Amino acid sequence: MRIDIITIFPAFFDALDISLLGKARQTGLIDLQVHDLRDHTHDRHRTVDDTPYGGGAGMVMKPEPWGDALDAVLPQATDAAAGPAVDGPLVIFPSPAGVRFDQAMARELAAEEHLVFGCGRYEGIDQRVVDHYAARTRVRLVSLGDYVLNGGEVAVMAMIEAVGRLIPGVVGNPESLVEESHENGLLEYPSYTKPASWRDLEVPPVLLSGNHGAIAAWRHDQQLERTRRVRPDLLPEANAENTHSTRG
Ligand SMILES: CN1CCCC[C@@H]1Cn1ccc2ccc(-c3n[nH]c(N)c3C#N)cc21
Repeated sequence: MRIDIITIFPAFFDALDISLLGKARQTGLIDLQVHDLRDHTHDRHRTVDDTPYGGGAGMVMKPEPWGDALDAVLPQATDAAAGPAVDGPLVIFPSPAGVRFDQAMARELAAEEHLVFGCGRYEGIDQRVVDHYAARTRVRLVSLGDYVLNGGEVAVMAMIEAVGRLIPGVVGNPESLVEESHENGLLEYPSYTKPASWRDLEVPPVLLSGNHGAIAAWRHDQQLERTRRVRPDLLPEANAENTHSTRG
């Protein structure tokens, strides 16, 4: 998978040089490039923002640097008359106005060949940038959650981690991806390791029994109990009436 990130804070993504994603980059599983939006400005001050039309507080990101930066990472821009290219890169702009990111979306994105992330800052990116590229390629506004961040970088970091770990070969033991929170729609079961007794707290005896059927049943019961207690909205019966798609 190829991933391009456009941001005014490229150093934010230095953390992608370490751990599993860093190894995936070194081995070529993921070709990830971080681009400084300011490299696509042409004034002495490398200006990326300006005051909003219509007034209001804050600044808006100028369209010209974004156009130059996105043109540099996207294949030759197709003619808008031809309509959005269905087989090209997927461009994702993190936004509080976006479709909520979740594990299902992470799985969808992990199947893409080329993702381009545009990290906004200030009050956001001039809307014409989104409109221009949405007429030429696939564009998604995606929200990390219902709270306000100062920009898109934290969201992109989270999305890249959630997507990257689903790419075959990135996580050593693919089995570990199966019984995770949200992977089967439920929260994950509690985990224990040695010692069997710690500060008078014991490991549940079933986990020491060697009875794999009983262990599997206990773990599934734990998933159901946790989900009922913490996230009842995830239970199948909670979504029975919600049969329509919520994807934007
Ligand atoms: C605060 N400031 C004025 C109000 C509008 C947002 C703006 C800041 N800001 C600029 C670009 C940008 C991109 C994503 C997000 C974001 N916030 N919450 C999420 N779940 C996000 C995602 N994903 C925030 C951003």
